[in-house]
Amino acid sequence: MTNKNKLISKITDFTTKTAQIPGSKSIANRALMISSIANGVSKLSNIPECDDVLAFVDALENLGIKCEKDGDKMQIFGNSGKFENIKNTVLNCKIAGTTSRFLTALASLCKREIVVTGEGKLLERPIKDLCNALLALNVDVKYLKNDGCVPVSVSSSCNFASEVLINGAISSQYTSALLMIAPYFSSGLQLRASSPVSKPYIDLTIDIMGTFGVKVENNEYLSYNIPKSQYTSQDFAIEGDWSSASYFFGISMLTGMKIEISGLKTTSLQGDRRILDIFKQLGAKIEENNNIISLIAPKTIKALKINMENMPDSAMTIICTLAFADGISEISGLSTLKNKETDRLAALHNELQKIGINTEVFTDKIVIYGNSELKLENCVEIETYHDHRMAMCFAMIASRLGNLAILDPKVVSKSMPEFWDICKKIGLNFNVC
Ligand SMILES: O=C(O)C1=C[C@@H](OP(=O)(O)O)[C@@H](O)[C@H](O)C1
Ligand SMILES: C=C(OP(=O)(O)O)C(=O)O
Repeated sequence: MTNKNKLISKITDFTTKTAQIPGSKSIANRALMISSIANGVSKLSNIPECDDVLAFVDALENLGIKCEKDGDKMQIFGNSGKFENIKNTVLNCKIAGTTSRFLTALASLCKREIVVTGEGKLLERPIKDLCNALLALNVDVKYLKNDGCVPVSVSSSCNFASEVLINGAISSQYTSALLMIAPYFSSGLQLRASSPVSKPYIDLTIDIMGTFGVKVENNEYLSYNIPKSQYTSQDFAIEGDWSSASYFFGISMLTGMKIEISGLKTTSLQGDRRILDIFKQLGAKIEENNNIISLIAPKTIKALKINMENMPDSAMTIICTLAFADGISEISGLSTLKNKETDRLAALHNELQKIGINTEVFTDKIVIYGNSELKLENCVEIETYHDHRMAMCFAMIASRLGNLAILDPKVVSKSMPEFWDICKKIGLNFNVC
């Protein structure tokens, strides 16, 4: 993929299009982690080829896990939790939060000093609460650069305590990481969690653990009982990514074009599946036929007040849609967005302002002054802040307004390298500039 800036003009061909959504990176990373310590060989299919998943596979190979790739399928040769063939003790997670949090936990099963590191903004994203919990579990964790961030060194003799408290307010990824390694503790784990956020991601973790044979008791996301156990290898198909799909539903919403979207599971536990309910509240109709989903846009987009704490990733898609609503909207529950690839509310505020949309940003919410009549006469450059979701959100806006030059478009490879190809297929016109 080239990284020339993309100048996007608005959609002019409104015939029905199709879009196939790639596999979920959240599900893929959980399936990879669990398969790596399962008994036997797991066969994963529909694995997305995005940077965050590639970094995970690379790290597993460094830890001596055999991962045999065949197209979008992969065989993972589980080691039953015994890391006896470690090749490289430094794991580079690039800019992937989930990958780094999960691997920091996995490193504590390795009985060798492992360094978990990364690049760019990841070196500033918080991991302290997870490390504090690991320290309380008798794992030795040291910060090698910035306090509370990767790179961290993790050493453990696997003499784990049997209970621990995790602060769940900053990220659910810490809880997911601990849940997935806990079956390998000699007494299992009683995990208590305070102020949990992004809960659907915890449901996803517990569900996939269950598929691989470990049943977790979840007491209202405030405590979990994880038995001592072993995962059993599985044949496991990764379902399509609802966060990735949100941009294509958004394009339908903003342009009126019908896109038949496939690859998604309508009963998915992914929290971002709820994006359809929100689009309905904004006035859209949803059609579902043989696992193909399409959004029929309303004439005017209704303003909305909603809490999206359970859907942090698709909150940006909704904010950018509400920029064109008839009225003032407010989205709350967004305190975690400052700890993502960039400070997302600040980034959205800056770039929406450039196109004439006003927003007010608070610590955990954003107020959006929608403008359903907005047009752009001149080209505006949009910064993407090394954030895939900024590029995808503004491509969505460009499908309606045209005249947007998206800078550093390659950022989409973090979760969906196919993004620009799919855009082209559904009729988005862009030139490199
Ligand atoms: O567990 C996961 O797969 C994820 C959890 C969420 O993070 P937080 O729990 O930090 O909100 C989400 O933003 C991220 O993209 C993926
Ligand atoms: C926040 C995200 O991912 P991560 O935390 O895994 O970097 C994301 O994909 O939007």
